[in-house]
Amino acid sequence: MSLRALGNKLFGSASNITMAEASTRVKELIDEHSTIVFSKSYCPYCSSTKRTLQQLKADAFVIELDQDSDGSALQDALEDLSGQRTVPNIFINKKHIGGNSDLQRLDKAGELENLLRNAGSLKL
Ligand SMILES: N[C@@H](CCC(=O)N[C@@H](CS)C(=O)NCC(=O)O)C(=O)O
Repeated sequence: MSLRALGNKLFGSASNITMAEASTRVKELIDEHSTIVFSKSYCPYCSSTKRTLQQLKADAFVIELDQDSDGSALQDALEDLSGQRTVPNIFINKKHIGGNSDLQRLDKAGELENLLRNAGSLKL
């Protein structure tokens, strides 16, 4: 299992961060991780993306927005940054890839592995 997951489970507590703070956190996460998936734990499109990345043995960082106390603010910030509100919202090498359909298209075209390799997200 090379996917790493993050989700600060807090029970019923609302987010207190501002839009500017959420935006900063999203940018930091994208900068810190060569491959990052903003996901929701129950989302079937996210499961498909995570499965594909696992099959390729990619070192991808996954943040489950529905399990993060600031998830809703982060989703707003992601929409602002990428123009995409849906999850999965995928970035490789700081580049916005899109959602699951975009990732699957890249995989079928044989381009995903190279993107991951160039990002340093593949070990071999
Ligand atoms: N075509 C998109 C579909 C993604 C999608 O519809 N995701 C749902 C969750 S399963 C979503 O983001 N709904 C809005 C939300 O959760 O705020 C893809 O391939 O990624």
